[in-house]
Amino acid sequence: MNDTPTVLKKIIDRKWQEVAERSAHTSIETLREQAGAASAPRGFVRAIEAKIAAGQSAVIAEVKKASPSKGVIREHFVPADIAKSYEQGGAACLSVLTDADFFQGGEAYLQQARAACALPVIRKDFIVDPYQVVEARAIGADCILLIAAALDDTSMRELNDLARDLGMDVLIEAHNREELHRTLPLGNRLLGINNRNLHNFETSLNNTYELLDEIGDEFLVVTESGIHTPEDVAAMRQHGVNAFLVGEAFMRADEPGTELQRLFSTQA
Ligand SMILES: O=C(O)c1ccccc1NCC(=O)[C@H](O)[C@H](O)COP(=O)(O)O
Repeated sequence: MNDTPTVLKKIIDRKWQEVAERSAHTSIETLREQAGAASAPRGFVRAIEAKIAAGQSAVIAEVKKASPSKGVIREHFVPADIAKSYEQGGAACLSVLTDADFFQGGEAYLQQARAACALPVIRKDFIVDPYQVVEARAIGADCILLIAAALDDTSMRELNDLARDLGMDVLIEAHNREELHRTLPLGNRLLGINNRNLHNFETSLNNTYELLDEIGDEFLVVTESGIHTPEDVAAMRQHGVNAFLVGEAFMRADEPGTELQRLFSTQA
């Protein structure tokens, strides 16, 4: 048996430390006050639904400097400029990595990106504790990501409920059938299918296709990771998937919003 901790396990362990360090510095009560004073949520699900209702793909465009699987992806990294470029390119929403240790992200990047445009923003991080949910709203996030692989059922429900109470939307992410069956009973509208296995980084678009027939029409499926070409987009759309979370393909381009238009200009 291989007992080497996977990257996901290392990230989660670090997140528990981060919560302890941050709450020793700033209490959750203080964060709640900041969340109460934060700019109103922008409607993440609403923005996705509006694109789809208009017959377009809904693109959640990611602001990501680096990742564990790819190392540094974008050297010249100015979140405000990237956000404006994505908005001009027709993105529905932004996804901003706030994890510092593994993705070279940060809370300030989310604030800068959100301030530079009118798009709703998801805090892309590894949320394990209510502290991080309140922190997300305090920094202005409109939505949070919850990863089934990182949470037990009780925590997933508790964190989902807290985010909704704070006015945020939630993207719940599953990678396999077991995780999917744990997320469906939450009845959350947005359901992410990650094509990347977060333990070993294997990425296959077939992952979305294979799980789709288990998901009812009441859910809005977002396919995540590994979308690189107009052909990938067309194949997803032929399977009835109209919402996409894309990072690397955009981040490697000089002008991320232009690359977004290139990938998504041909509608199936
Ligand atoms: O991307 C990684 O290396 C990674 C490792 C461990 C946990 C999460 C990881 N990535 C997060 C994501 O799922 C992607 O940032 C997102 O879906 C966009 O994927 P891509 O378009 O392939 O950059």
